Amino acid sequence: MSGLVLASCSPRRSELLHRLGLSFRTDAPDVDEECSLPAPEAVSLLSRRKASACAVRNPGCTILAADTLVALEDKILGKPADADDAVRMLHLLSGRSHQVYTGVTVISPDGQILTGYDRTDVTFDTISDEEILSYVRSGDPLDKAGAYGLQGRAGMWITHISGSESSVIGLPLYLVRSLLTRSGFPLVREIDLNQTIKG
Ligand SMILES: Cc1cn([C@H]2C[C@H](O)[C@@H](COP(=O)(O)OP(=O)(O)OP(=O)(O)O)O2)c(=O)[nH]c1=O
Repeated sequence: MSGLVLASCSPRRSELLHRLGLSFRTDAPDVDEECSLPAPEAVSLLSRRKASACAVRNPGCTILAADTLVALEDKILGKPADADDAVRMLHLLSGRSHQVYTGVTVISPDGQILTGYDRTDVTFDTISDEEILSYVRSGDPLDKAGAYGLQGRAGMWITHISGSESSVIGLPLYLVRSLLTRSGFPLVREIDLNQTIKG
């Protein structure tokens, strides 16, 4: 086997990677996402866990994995457990700034492991109870860290973002470029090749 494998079932991560013009497969192993470390260490460790589990199943491939968490002071917000939890998280985020951490790991075909993380600061306007309930009813927040998707309706609540938008959505593209390049992955050649195949 060879090529690039994205160890993720997130449609947003696939979409972001497609934007680069790369060809890849997805293979998302089930991993334990429980972790009590601070957010930067947690996203790094969890992205490494995902990548390592995927590497075992895809020898000879370059593996890419990521993990995203939201941090608000000393609280870490992953995906909400249910609708009530999503309402609780959105109330916490309303009218305040928080940090989004995304860890990325690349494993090269020879087993070299490279990990990095991005921190992006996001500020929310005050959101009304009516807006929160309507948004949660839409179902959009349930599969997203912090119970919101910047790329969807929640984008209209964001007054300020300092950092990488693609990182908030789940895959910091600048970090993907840097880690893939450092791992020896021929990024430009692969993009050119994919464009040629697509005609
Ligand atoms: C904050 C935020 C998160 N998210 C998403 C990105 C991630 O998909 C998700 C966080 O959960 P993750 O556990 O990082 O990823 P995942 O379970 O969706 O996918 P996989 O583990 O298979 O790679 O939240 C957004 O799409 N938009 C946002 O604005």
